[in-house]
Amino acid sequence: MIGVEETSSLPLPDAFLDFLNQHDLDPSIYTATDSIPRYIRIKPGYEDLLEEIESDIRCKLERVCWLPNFYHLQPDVRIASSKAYQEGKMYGIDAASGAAVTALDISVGDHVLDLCAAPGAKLCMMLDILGSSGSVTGVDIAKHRLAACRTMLQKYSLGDHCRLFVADGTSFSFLPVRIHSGSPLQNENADEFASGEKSEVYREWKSRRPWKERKKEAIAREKGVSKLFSPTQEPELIFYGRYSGVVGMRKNELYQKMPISEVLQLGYDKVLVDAECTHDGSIKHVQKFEQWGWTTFQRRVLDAERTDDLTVLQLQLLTNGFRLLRVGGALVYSTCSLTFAQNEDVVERFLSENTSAEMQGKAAYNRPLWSGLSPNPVHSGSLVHRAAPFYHLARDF
Ligand SMILES: C[S@@+](CC[C@H](N)C(=O)[O-])C[C@H]1O[C@@H](n2cnc3c(N)ncnc32)[C@H](O)[C@@H]1O
Repeated sequence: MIGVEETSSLPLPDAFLDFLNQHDLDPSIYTATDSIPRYIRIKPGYEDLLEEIESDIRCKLERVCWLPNFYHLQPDVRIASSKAYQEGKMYGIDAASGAAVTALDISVGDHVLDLCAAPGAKLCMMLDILGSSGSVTGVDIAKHRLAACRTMLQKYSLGDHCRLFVADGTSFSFLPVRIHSGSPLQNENADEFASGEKSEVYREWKSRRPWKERKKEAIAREKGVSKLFSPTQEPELIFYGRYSGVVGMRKNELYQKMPISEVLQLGYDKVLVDAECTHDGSIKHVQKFEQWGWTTFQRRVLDAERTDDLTVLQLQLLTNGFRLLRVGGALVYSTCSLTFAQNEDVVERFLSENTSAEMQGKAAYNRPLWSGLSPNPVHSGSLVHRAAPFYHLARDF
């Protein structure tokens, strides 16, 4: 364990040093400011553009051998002005996020649930892997963050097989739509003129929302209704792609609750629970507080009550994500916190309460690694970028 005195010369507030000390974490990882590696992922099919991209961004890209399509680049290189970025052929995503998605082992045709999806880097990668098959359902409680995710899907033309719900992941309960006819309109004979919101048929999604919807939102804004989702609200579908299974359905079909027996057969093949956390493993995030102020950091990150509430939330998210998994399916639980409390402790508690769950492997900062990934997804050389521990669980029955 590293004592606070030993590290007092570091530009970190005492409260954070205490937090690190309490959780047996090494403060020196937060001082490697110049050397935090960055990564990009080139969309499958565009690998041949490598040389073109390199000359565009004037930087040699180093392939990450243990993560397909990932390349390492120098921290100071700007990619936003490059043609490949603007055309959506590559995007920035850290290697630890890539490792969590890779651990899901997504296969063609899988129906995937991303329970804490925004801002959506992992969701984009899932859709990239699925190509023109299966589906991804993204859920997040913060509408503005999920709206940013929708923008990203449109930018990268990845949304065809995706639907996005603003909802509480601890109670979300919609199953994937498993029947795909290959046609965007599954149910062309559905009665377009049926009256009442519940029986309206979903037509192709348009970025320009109907007048009725915009008016409802304007009224809510005027009344000062909170931007945050309330547990009593029903999930709000803010985007669906042509092949997400939604087009042609009626609202009451999409929103129907399924009995548990159905979930066991028809639940998701893969679930990612990338839970809300203290973000202490995201070095860049922590460094931002140098500008935002350490008082804000203390309030947002270190508040003991909030941290306790977080572990409750994490367990609830994990439990609900697992509930929606079909028998034989797999779930990855990940956070960007390095603490045992938000990782091992949550997973252990979950395993003790769910006998049908089996641990398949894990990767964690400074802890035994999941054997399926090598080298350590958290470290790149001797540098730590964004340590995101993850746990790979399977549903046996
Ligand atoms: C670590 S971020 C997810 C990052 C995301 N998976 C990605 O790759 O971009 C955690 C997210 O959980 C969301 N969140 C917090 N509480 C939630 C809840 N009860 N249900 C669903 N999402 C929640 C937050 O709004 C936040 O966007």
